[in-house]
Amino acid sequence: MSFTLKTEQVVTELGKIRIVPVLVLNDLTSGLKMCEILAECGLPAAEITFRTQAAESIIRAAAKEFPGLYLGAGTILNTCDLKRAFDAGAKFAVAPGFNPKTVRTAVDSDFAFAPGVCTPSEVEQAMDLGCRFLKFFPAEAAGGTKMLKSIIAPYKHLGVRFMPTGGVTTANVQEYLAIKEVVAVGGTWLGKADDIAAGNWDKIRETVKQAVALKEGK
Ligand SMILES: O=C(O)C(=O)C[C@H](O)[C@H](O)COP(=O)(O)O
Repeated sequence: MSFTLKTEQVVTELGKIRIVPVLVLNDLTSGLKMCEILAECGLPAAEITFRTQAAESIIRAAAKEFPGLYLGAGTILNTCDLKRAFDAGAKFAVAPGFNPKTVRTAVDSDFAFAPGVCTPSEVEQAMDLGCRFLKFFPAEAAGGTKMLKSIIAPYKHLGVRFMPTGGVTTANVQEYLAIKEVVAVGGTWLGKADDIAAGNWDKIRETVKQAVALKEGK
């Protein structure tokens, strides 16, 4: 059993980027500004969550304006949003939970989709559908790296890969990245909704630069 080519490519790319900002964006202008900061600071990825009306149009515009950014869609809760994300130009999609219908559609259409899991049973259900690229969510609340390592152990030989999110911050990011099966981590700490709304771009820039240093082991 191996990843479909497209998912494998996405896993490889995210494995180079290592930290993916999870963004809740309310309007196109601030969305594009956030993308500009990520591109300029050398953190070329974002998961734009479908928690706002603006998400889809921001992905569409940012994919054109910042072709170097690896853009994904987050909070994809059904097959309709999955299709919207793909059509808008998202290279991958993720969800906080495990919805078999969405997973099946993504696998059938060869679109890289990482459903959220935090139990061995969910890992097995995902793998049964042909999906081995998974979100570990809510990472910290579910037991952090200790829990993740325990979950990985029985499935290591099957090539399962994880993207932990939920409570990941500068304080624990390196601990997660040290786990071989962790492709990348994600988090909202890299662009907090309040800071984006207030236009605190210098503060966001500093946080992003700090994350770049951390992923480089500094
Ligand atoms: O919405 C999704 O698709 C998700 O996978 C969940 C997000 O990754 C977390 O909500 C991020 O959690 P925090 O960084 O603790 O704020």
